[in-house]
Amino acid sequence: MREERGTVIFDLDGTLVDSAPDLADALDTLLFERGLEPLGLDHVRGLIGHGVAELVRKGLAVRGVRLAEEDQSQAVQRFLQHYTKHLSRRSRPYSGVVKGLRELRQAGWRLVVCTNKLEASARGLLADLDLLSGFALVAGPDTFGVAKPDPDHLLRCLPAGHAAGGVVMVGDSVVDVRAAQAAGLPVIAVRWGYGGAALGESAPDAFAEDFDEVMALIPRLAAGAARPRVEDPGDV
Ligand SMILES: O=C(O)COP(=O)(O)O
Ligand SMILES: [Mg+2]
Repeated sequence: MREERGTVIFDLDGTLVDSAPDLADALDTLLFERGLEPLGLDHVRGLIGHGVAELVRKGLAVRGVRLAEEDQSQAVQRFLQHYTKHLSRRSRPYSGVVKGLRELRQAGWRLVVCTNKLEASARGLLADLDLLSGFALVAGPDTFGVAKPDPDHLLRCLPAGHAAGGVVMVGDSVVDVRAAQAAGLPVIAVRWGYGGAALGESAPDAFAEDFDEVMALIPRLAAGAARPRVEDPGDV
């Protein structure tokens, strides 16, 4: 087997897969059942990134509904019933992702997914899209009991005794950037996801406009990972 070159940790929703359409459909179905106006895709995009409980809480809050804890967890279960039926009806990998992941693996990178999506949903979605087998690990917030922005969520994805260098995080939200920075890992923020204005104000090591740019940045950032952070994050 080819010697491993290092680990690339990928966020899932908004980074590898445009999963917002199916998340929005499930959330809107939940709202409809409660007699509430649907939010629609554009609105739901901005609510993704903090896990399913937050998505449901925020979606209901937009419609003026605040639930007690027990009712909230029932609403989350109901959402998951809808969502797990249609994980991949409209969700698709972003342009360049399938080819890029294949090339990274061929070049010897160990690939993992670190997502605030529940592990079963993440695995189901990746399996439906024929991407699951390419990952050494899929870690949701329920996998190790920690969730981004907690840096441990990323650190638990690394092999024991990994070298300081050779690790890069790729994500679409400020949660990803914060987790990576707290873990001391270089981070690429992709601009095509759900990060919105907050992402633009975060200070990742680099921004990427498309997956080709991610591919070019990974070896550069991994090589520099053990060095002190650069002064100007835009000048990596
Ligand atoms: O489902 C979410 O809220 C976020 O998932 P992500 O961490 O893969 O972006
Ligand atoms: Mg994301």
